[in-house]
Amino acid sequence: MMKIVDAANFSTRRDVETGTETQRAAVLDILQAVKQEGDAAVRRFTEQFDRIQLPEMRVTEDEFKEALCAINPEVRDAIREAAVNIRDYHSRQMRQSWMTTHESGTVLGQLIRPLQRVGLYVPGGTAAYPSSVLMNAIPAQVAGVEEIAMVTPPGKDGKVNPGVLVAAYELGVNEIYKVGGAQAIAALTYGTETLKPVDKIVGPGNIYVALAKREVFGLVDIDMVAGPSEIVVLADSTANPAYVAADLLSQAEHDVMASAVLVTTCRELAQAVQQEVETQVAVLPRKEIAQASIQDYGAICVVDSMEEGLDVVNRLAPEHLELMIEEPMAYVGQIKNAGAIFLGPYSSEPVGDYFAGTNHVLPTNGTARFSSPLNVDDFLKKSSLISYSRQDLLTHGQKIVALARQEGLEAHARAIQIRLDNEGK
Ligand SMILES: NC(=O)c1ccc[n+]([C@@H]2O[C@H](COP(=O)([O-])OP(=O)(O)OC[C@H]3O[C@@H](n4cnc5c(N)ncnc54)[C@H](O)[C@@H]3O)[C@@H](O)[C@H]2O)c1
Ligand SMILES: N[C@H](CO)Cc1c[nH]c[nH+]1
Ligand SMILES: [Zn+2]
Repeated sequence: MMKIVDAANFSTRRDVETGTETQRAAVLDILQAVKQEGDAAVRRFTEQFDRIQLPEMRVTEDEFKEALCAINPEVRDAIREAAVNIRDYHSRQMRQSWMTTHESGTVLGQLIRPLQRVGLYVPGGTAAYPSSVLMNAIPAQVAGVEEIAMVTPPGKDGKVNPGVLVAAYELGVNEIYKVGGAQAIAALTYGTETLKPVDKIVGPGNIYVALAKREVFGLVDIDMVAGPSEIVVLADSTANPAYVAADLLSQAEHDVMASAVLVTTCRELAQAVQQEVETQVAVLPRKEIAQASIQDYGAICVVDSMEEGLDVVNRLAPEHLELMIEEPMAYVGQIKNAGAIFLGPYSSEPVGDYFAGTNHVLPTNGTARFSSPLNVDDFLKKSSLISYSRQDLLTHGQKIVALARQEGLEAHARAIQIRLDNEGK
């Protein structure tokens, strides 16, 4: 049963990103072994953790063909249409290089360049996520990334989920390796005989993936360390309790550590949702996971006013926020921290997970206070451009010399002074 908690002290922060001592040590061992031994270590860990011997790590053309035959045509059509929506949404985020010309002749600017080679981690342990292929690969493609390598754990039969392969095929991503966990992150970072190293690794995964990404950050870039899914529904008396319960369960079924929270101004709604969750969870195929999540990390906060509710929401900084209130748009301006905000009764969270076009890789565990959904910028880098004019160097050169000497950096000062002397100033 979802517990009713006191809003004042309630928190959804979970100690999920640091892992245990044993997990951290295991990840360091895996990283080190793959760095030193390459493919041999990747194969050994795949055998140990995924219980499969892989003669060939890279997905072959025949495997793509097999997946295309196996997929339900309705699902393939939905993948295609979702891809169009996601591409359209992300295309609007693309930035352009820019330059500004000063009257003195100086030109300053910013060059926007895509990363050259990125690695996508697509989770495949307890569930397969074709949607995550779309969410990770499309922003990279929109940014203009030339090479996309995808890694995902092999199933018990040594194959990749057909939905995952078809999603990749639809996007033209064909460099796919059947490797998961920390060994996949290591291979993408250090490279092996089979796998070329990448510049950035994106995509969610379990604790081993998260710890490995955190560890290799600096050698490669990473998107974020995404933790278990979360949803907060802010609802008033106009909300339909069955809808609220269904949406809470949509995230609870992801993980035993997922968190689903209702914040409401209406005590009757709180009780009705409590009842609905009990009824709906009982018939879910993943009920053990959803029940554990609801039991340990689910909660209902009854608040006295919408203002108090908004304070709770901003403090929790949830990955997903649903506003199931009479006039949701009127309150959007007061939301300071949330990964994605869903407005009104028809904007159910799975609309964003799969289809609307927005990205489902979102900041979790309170990190929406300072970070953003995965987006095109994650695959772009910027270079500053400086073309300084003679006039500006003569006018401002002495200021630069003064600043350099103040820092005790005489060689810096002389690099400017030599030009001033040469130009007769
Ligand atoms: N935020 C998002 O957008 C999003 C999307 C999809 C999934 N997720 C999350 O991603 C996670 C996926 O986790 P998963 O486990 O299903 O798949 P996963 O692919 O992340 O992990 C599976 C891999 O973990 C490794 N592993 C398993 N046990 C190990 C051990 N004892 N020691 C070392 N390595 C081990 C194996 O190599 C295996 O290949 C879930 O928490 C899910 O909620 C998040
Ligand atoms: N809700 C997840 C992110 O928290 C993403 C996802 C993928 N498939 C279904 N849901
Ligand atoms: Zn989801």
